[in-house]
Amino acid sequence: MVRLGGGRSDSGLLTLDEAAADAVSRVHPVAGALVLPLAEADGHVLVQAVVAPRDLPPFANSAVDGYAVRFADLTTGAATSLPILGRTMAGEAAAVLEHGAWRIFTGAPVPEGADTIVMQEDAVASDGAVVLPAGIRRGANLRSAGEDVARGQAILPAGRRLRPQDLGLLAALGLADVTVRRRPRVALFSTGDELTEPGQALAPAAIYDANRAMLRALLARAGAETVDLGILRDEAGGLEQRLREAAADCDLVLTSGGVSVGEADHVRDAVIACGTLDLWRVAIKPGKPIAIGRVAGTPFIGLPGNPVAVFVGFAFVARPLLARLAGETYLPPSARLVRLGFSHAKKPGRREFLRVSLEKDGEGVTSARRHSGEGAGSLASLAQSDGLVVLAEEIARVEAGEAAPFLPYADLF
Ligand SMILES: Nc1nc2c(c(=O)[nH]1)N[C@H]1C(S)=C(S)[C@@H](COP(=O)(O)OP(=O)(O)OC[C@H]3O[C@@H](n4cnc5c(N)ncnc54)[C@H](O)[C@@H]3O)O[C@H]1N2
Ligand code: MOO
Repeated sequence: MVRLGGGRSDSGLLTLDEAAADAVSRVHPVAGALVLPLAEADGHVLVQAVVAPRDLPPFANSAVDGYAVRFADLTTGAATSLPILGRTMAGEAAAVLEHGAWRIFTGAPVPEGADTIVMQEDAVASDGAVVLPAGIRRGANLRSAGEDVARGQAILPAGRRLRPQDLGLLAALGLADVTVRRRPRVALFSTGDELTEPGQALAPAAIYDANRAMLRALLARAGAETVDLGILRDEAGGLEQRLREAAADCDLVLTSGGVSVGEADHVRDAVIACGTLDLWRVAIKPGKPIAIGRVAGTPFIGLPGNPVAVFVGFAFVARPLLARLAGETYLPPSARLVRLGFSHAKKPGRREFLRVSLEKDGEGVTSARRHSGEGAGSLASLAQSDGLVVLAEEIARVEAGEAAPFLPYADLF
């Protein structure tokens, strides 16, 4: 596995690994389960392991169109001619085979007594008989009952976030619905006097609220149910009141903005006033001022206002924490190495995330090109790149041509 970092941080800040592990350890899976039809279950998390109620396949059947035979009826080392005694199509009841061959089609039940199927391309049929070649293997092309899944076997583990192929397996076993955990409810708001709802007129010095649109989509991909509480103004008393209300019926309160050191950055004070601030500032770039704690007993994550910091903080702190709340077995994304198409100097002690696109040169060698928008406020740099190059804490400089870990966005969410 490609190592992303884990070195020491500067100025006593927690590293990202320490901070994420600490944040995750403070929360527990939400209580409550519901039974969902398979059509609605994609992306939901299994509360318990699913045990197969029957064998799969439920009966021995043919893997090919051809002829079912008893292996014992075949001549060793020479072709065998056998009379064709009947035929079975998929969906028809199993027959009984005496001495001879039985015409059979893919998925049809194997006649009782037959133990081997010869593919029709390997056989020559004429006048009610078939000639089968030498060298047929005993048991060829026969799918035994229960060979894929045996009744009573645990087929999907508790904590599995259901994927399309899992739903296919449940359906194959005849299950019409599945018990999943209730999705975590997340109260979401943006903070800042400068923020305007997209679609409204923009006043001087105002900007549109970009973080909420991004976070709503990120939350949906993380399997959470979002309670969108809009924009909160930078006013300490109001913030505290709204945080308390949000905490009352949600499993997580998630905000962006107002967690730095500016005079209008009241979020941390509001959190302290109605709960606890367990952790503030992590040794990463961007995203350093992230705040983690509780408001009125409910877990709280305050992401910094800069959109790239929001994205990084969500990917590496909020995402694993949400997985824990959702009861999901979570594997952090694994990076792969890419060749850097640029050199870059950084401050040791912080893990740094660079937005890059992958490009192939004339010889087909892939390298990572850095986006020209470097600031933590550049949404274009996120939207116009393929993923993040991760530079570990201890690194001070990387040179063009070196290999570095890369995480495609598609693997993050
Ligand atoms: N003196 C210092 N200044 C700053 C520091 C610092 O350590 N010392 N840290 C910088 C870093 S790093 C970040 S990140 C920001 C984070 O600050 P806040 O969390 O308090 O965020 P704001 O000040 O509210 O906003 C920062 C920036 O982002 C824009 N923003 C905020 N919300 C949204 C939104 N919903 N959609 C789009 N853009 C948003 C906001 O207008 C600001 O431009 O602080 C640095 N400063
Ligand atoms: O950490 Mo700030 O998040 O660089 O923009």
